[in-house]
Amino acid sequence: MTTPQPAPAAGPPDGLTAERLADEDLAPGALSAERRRRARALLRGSLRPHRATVAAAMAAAAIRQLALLAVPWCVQQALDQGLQKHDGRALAVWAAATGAAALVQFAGLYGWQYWAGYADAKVGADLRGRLLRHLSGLDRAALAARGHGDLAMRATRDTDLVREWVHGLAVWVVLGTTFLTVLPAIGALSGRLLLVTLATLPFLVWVNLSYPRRFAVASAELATAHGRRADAVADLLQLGTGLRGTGGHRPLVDRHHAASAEVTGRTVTAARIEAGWAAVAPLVPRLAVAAGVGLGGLAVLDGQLTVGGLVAFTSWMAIVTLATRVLVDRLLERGQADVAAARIDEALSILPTVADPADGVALPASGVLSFAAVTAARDGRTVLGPVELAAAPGEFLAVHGATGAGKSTLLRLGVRLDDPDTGAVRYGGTDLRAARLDSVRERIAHVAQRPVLLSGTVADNLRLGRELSDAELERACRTAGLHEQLLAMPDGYATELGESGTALSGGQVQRLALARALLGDPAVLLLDDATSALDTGTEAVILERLRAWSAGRRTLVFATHRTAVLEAADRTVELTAPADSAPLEASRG
Ligand SMILES: Nc1ncnc2c1ncn2[C@@H]1O[C@H](COP(=O)(O)OP(=O)(O)OP(=O)(O)O)[C@@H](O)[C@H]1O
Repeated sequence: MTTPQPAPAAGPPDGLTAERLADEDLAPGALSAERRRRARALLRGSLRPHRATVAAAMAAAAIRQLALLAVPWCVQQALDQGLQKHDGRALAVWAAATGAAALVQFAGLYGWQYWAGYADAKVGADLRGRLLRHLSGLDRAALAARGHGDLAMRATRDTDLVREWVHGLAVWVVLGTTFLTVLPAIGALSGRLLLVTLATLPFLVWVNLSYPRRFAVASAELATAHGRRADAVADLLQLGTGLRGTGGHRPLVDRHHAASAEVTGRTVTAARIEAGWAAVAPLVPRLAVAAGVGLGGLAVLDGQLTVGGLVAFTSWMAIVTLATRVLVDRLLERGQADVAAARIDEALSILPTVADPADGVALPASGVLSFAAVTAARDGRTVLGPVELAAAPGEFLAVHGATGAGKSTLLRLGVRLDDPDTGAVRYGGTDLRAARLDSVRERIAHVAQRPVLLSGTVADNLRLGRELSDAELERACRTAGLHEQLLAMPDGYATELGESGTALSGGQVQRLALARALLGDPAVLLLDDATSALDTGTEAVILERLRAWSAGRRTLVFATHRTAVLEAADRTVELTAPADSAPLEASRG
C-alpha cells in the first residue's frame, strides 16, 4: 500500500512513483540489453517444461499451412488440366484434392489451436503461481517500495501477455512454411513473378525492423502506466473510504484520474504505432500482386504462363500478404512479452530481507524467548535498544513505554517479521535467524496492532486455510471473548466480512485476530496493544482467559498502554526510545 499523494498535472502522478521510476528496473522506455537478456531467459525457462506441447502445436500448424498452400496449386491444376482441356475426370480429381486439403487443414488447425491453448494456459499458470509464491514469501521491508496494484498487474496483465506470446509461437512455423513454400512455387511458375515477389522482401525487413523499436518503447511506457494506475486504484479502494471523513480521498481520486489519463495517452501512442505498422507492412505485397497481375497477364498473353498459374500466383500472394500481417502481430506480441517478462523477472528478483535459512533448524517445543543486546534501525535511525529481555514459559510480561518507544518493533523482532540490526533474538537458546521460518511461526504467534482481515467469512478468517474443526474455532473465540457476539449475529461464524473486514467493529477485529493466533497453539503469544479497542469489562475477561490459556507453560508478551494489562502481568518492562530516535514524547521534555 502506498502513501496517498495529490497528483501533479504532468509526469509521474506521485512522489513515491517518481521514486520507483528512478529505479532502473521500472524505468520507462526500451529495455536495456541486460533486462532483455534476463527477460528472454525467463521466457525460455517458462517454456521448457512445455516444450513437447509447443512442438505438437508447431507440427500441427505446419501441416495445416502446407494444406492451405496446396489449395492454389490444386485450383491451378483444375483450371489448366480440367477446364482448359475440357477433362471432367481431371477436374473431379483436383476438386477432390482441394476437398482433402480442406480436411487436413481442419485437423491441423484443431491440433494447432488446442495445443497452443494448452501450452499458454500451463505456462501462464506456472508463471503466475511462481510469482505469487515468491511475493507471498516477501516481508514488509522487501515490499516497502512496491505498490500492491503494480505487483498485481505483474501477476495478471503481464503473465497474460506472456501467455499470448506462447500461444502465437506456432505461427512462426506457419510463416516459415509459407515463405519457404511460396517462393519456390512462384519461381516454378515464372522467373518474373519471383522477381516481383522478392522485390518486396527488403521493404518487409525494413518495416519489421524499424517499427518494433518504437513499439517496444511505447509498450514499456504503457506497462509502467498500467502499474501506476493499478496502484492508484488499489489505494483508492483500500484507503479512500477511510480518508473520506477528512476529505483526504479527493487527492486519491485525482491521482487515479491522472494515472488513468496517462494510460489512455500511452495506449493511444502505442495504437498509433501499431496501426501504422499493421497498415504499411501488407501494402507492398498488395502492390506486388497488382504488378504481378500485369506482368503475369502479359506472360499469359505470350503463352509463357497458364491462366491457372496466374490464379495460383495471386492466391499465394494473398497468403503472403496475410502472413505479413500475422508477422507484424507476432512481432508486436514478442515486444510486449519481452517487457512483461522483464517486469515479472524484476518482481521475482526482489529479495526478502528476512531470509529462510537453507539449513534451518526446528525450534524446541518450549523455551525462554530472549532479546540479547538487540537494536533495530529504520531509515538509518536507531529506533530500538539496546534491549536485554527474557520471557520464560508460563510468564506474562507487559512491555510499555511512550508512543514510538519501539514496542511494536520489539514484538516484530520476536517473531522474526524483521531481523535485529545488532544482537540476537533467541528461543530456547536458538537464534531465530538459524531456525526455519515455519518453525518460528509455529512456536511464536504475533497479533499485530492493526490486524489484517481477508474478504470471506469469520470462519475463513479464523482458519486461514488450516484444517480446524468448528469446536476448535469456538474454543479459541471463547478465550478471545468473541464467541457470544458471533452467535448474536444472524449468520454467526458464516458472517461475510466484506472487503478488509468492514462488517466488524474495531474491538471485534482485535478479538478475531487474537482467536486466529490462539488457533495455531503457539508456545509464545506476542500481543501488540491487542485490547486497545476494548471496553474495560471485556478486557478484564480476556486477560483472565488468556492467563488460563497460558496455564503456566505458555509465554505472553503484551505491548500495551493499558493499566489493566500492566496490573494483570507478572512483570512489566518499560521501553525508552534510543537517544537518536527522538519520538514525540521524548522531545516534549
Ligand atoms: N517500517 C518503518 N520505517 C520507518 N520507521 C519506522 C518503521 N517502523 C517503525 N518505525 C519508527 O520506529 C519507532 C518505533 O516505532 P514502534 O511502532 O515500534 O513504536 P511503538 O512503541 O510501538 O509506538 P506506539 O505505542 O505508538 O504503538 C517510531 O519512531 C517509528 O516511526
